[in-house]
Amino acid sequence: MAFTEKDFYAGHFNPKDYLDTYYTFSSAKEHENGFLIFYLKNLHQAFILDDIKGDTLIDIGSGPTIYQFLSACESFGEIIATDYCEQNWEEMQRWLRKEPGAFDWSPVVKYVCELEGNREKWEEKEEKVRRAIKQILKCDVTQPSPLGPVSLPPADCLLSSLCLESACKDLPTFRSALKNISSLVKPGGHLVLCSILEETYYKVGQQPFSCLYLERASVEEALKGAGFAVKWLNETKINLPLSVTDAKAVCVAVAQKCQN
Ligand SMILES: C[S@@+](CC[C@H](N)C(=O)[O-])C[C@H]1O[C@@H](n2cnc3c(N)ncnc32)[C@H](O)[C@@H]1O
Repeated sequence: MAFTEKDFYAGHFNPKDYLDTYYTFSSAKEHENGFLIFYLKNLHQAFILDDIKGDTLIDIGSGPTIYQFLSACESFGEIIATDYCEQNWEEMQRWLRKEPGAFDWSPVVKYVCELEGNREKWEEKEEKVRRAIKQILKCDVTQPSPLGPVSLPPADCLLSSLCLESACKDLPTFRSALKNISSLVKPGGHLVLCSILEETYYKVGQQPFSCLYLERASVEEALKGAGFAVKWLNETKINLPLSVTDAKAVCVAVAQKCQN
């Protein structure tokens, strides 16, 4: 399908449809939740077991989701969320402010608390995430300065899930987007990148969006080309209905920005 660029996202990406389709968490939806469970376990591995920590973390292309912060908030006191689309900032704000109609993340939060060995602490975890998210900023990964005029001190860690393959029309653009975002992290700092593999489209409600077809090797090469050393990369097959997406696998890579 034709590439759906950032302004198409601004006009057509419906955060509520997106959350309902991909983040409604229940044991009855084990197949659909496969990618989310894999991401949550790998984020737990990175931020809790591997102890990636520091002061600030910038999340690139956050969309309306907060699952990616559930382990990270134990290791970073200051989290900056970013996205190209205003409707996604608003949806995230609704959850941060506990407004009526906010998405219910509690089943996902409970699952992560269980991974950490304390399912009972889920309300404390929600508050910790709310406290950690200090700003939501506009971001465009296709620009050399992705945060535009906003200048931040280089972060200790970058996180990004499912954004670059949505935002980039081809592999050269994907490689340069990785270089663009690498300017936001310190030398020696980490990048945790959650990607979807072998996908050409996904649907949000009835609206299809294009996805850059990625293979594990192209992710690894692009990371190296952008000046990162890959510490580990885990991949698993997924099984979502074709009515929603043709994705075949997902992966999580942990990489460290080289000193020079
Ligand atoms: C598939 S969603 C991923 C959202 C979330 N990170 C997740 O894990 O579910 C892709 C996100 O990329 C954002 N996006 C699209 N083009 C972008 C660009 N050029 N720069 C930054 N974000 C962009 C969209 O607004 C959308 O929120």
